[in-house]
Amino acid sequence: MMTGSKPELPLRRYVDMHIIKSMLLVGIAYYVAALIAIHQTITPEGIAILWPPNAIVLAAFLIYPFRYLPFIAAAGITAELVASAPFFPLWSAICFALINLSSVSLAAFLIRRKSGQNFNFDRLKNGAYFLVFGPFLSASIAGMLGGGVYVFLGRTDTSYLSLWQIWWFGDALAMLVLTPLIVVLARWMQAGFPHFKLHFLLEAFLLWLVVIIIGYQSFNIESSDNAYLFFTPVWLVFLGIVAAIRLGVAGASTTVALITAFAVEHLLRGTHPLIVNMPQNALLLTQEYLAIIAIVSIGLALLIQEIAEQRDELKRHENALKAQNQFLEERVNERTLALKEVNQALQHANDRLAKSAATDELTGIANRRHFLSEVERELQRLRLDGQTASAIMIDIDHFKLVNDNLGHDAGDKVLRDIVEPISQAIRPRDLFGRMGGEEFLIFLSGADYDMSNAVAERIRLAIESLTVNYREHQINITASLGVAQWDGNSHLDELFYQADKALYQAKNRGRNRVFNITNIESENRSSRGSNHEDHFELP
Ligand SMILES: Nc1nc2c(ncn2[C@@H]2O[C@H](COP(=O)(O)OP(=O)(O)OP(=O)(O)O)[C@@H](O)[C@H]2O)c(=O)[nH]1
Repeated sequence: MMTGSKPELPLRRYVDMHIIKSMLLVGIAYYVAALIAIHQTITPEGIAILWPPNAIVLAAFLIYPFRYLPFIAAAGITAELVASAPFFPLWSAICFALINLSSVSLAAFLIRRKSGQNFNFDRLKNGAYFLVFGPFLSASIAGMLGGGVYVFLGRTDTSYLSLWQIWWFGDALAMLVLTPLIVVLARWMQAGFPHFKLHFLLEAFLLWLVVIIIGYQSFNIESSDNAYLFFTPVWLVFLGIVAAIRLGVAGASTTVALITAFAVEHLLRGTHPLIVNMPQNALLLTQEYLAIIAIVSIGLALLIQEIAEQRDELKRHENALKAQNQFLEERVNERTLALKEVNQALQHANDRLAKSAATDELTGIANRRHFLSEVERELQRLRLDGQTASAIMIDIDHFKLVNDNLGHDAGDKVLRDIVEPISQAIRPRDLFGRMGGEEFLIFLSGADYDMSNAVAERIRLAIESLTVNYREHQINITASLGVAQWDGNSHLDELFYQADKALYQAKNRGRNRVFNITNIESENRSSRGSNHEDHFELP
């Protein structure tokens, strides 16, 4: 396919440069480590006290993706051959290379299978798998086979078992010291060095300075025999623990590596306390001593890291829970507020409903039911107080004519407009309601005969002088009013019956007049309007 980009080199299509880089890195590291081990850690029998190349390959096997591994193995084998060839016959060099690489491959396979593909020393479980499959299983198998090759080489009088053990411990020790260090640093680098703090480095340097001072004193028995009584290698165990607590897995591994370097160096120089006190077992005891420091320090660092991570996770959960609680609380508050608003709306609706249940829809004054219940309540109060009261029944005269001539809407307008002058003619505390049709009732508390007649007359006049404007029409109306005086005891039905009777009289006697049932004579006084013609004017 033609593209505008640079043509791809044919080699690149088949070779991944990252893999080449990893091969070079591992190959060179393996070779250098093998040379250092051969030159610096070989016992008089020719066996390395510490064999770091396997630790390096194991770290690479744990860090790199799966498809890199065969290439890294090839690089390791090549480096091993190049490093061993000058010292061993070719067949044995090949054997050593195959033993080392196959044992490390086995360890890497098992560790990755158990711990997942992105292995790191970040879980105690991962550390345990590493310890079992690496230093214990893979290194012991390598030692078993390697010891055999040594026996075949015939260069030493050391027993097969001792050879096996020395090889095993040398491999295992290097794995314990170097593999965690490389893996942790590589993963840290891959993540872009998060959580780096300068004081961490200062603390590390300070600790390592102490390790160097104590290491020099405790492994160098010639330097001061008296000092040995105080400076023993046991102190370094304590420093390994301090490194684990303060510096984590990487710091603990580095500290252990430093202690190991001192121990091996002084062992080979012959100044190590164990060489002086127990020469026949010095090598194995030193390896065991170092292995214990490594396992304790790195294991403790892992444990602390795991606890810290679990604490962080707990904190994260706690925060998430808090956030969720807050969210829930807010939701509850929102809901409560909404509920409050709904309740208020409901209350308003109820109020409106109660008001509309008590109100006459057309005129807006009290309807029959509400009016009667109010009067009932008022009568009870008046009975107790021994006060007087009266009722006025109002009926519009010839109202039917308005409806018939101008329509029902005109009648409604009259009914609405009549309310205002009537309300003006009474006191605010007087009860005023529409009984239905064109009939209204008024209840006057505390009103005696004269007063109720006066009010009724005031109402009659107000209605008489009212002009209702309806479209282009001006409507004038009159009303007849029946007044009844409450006897201080009777039921309201009786009172209104009397008022109705009086109204009937008012109608009968010519309309547009007030008639008081209690005194038939009052008719003469209150019928000033009786001269008026009953009239209905249409413009
Ligand atoms: N527009 C309107 N008319 C109503 C309403 N309620 C009752 N009416 C009418 O009021 C009229 C009452 O007529 P009538 O009982 O004969 O009384 P009237 O014509 O006023 O005659 P008198 O009372 O004898 O003077 C009827 O035509 C009813 O239809 C209402 O709410 N609106």
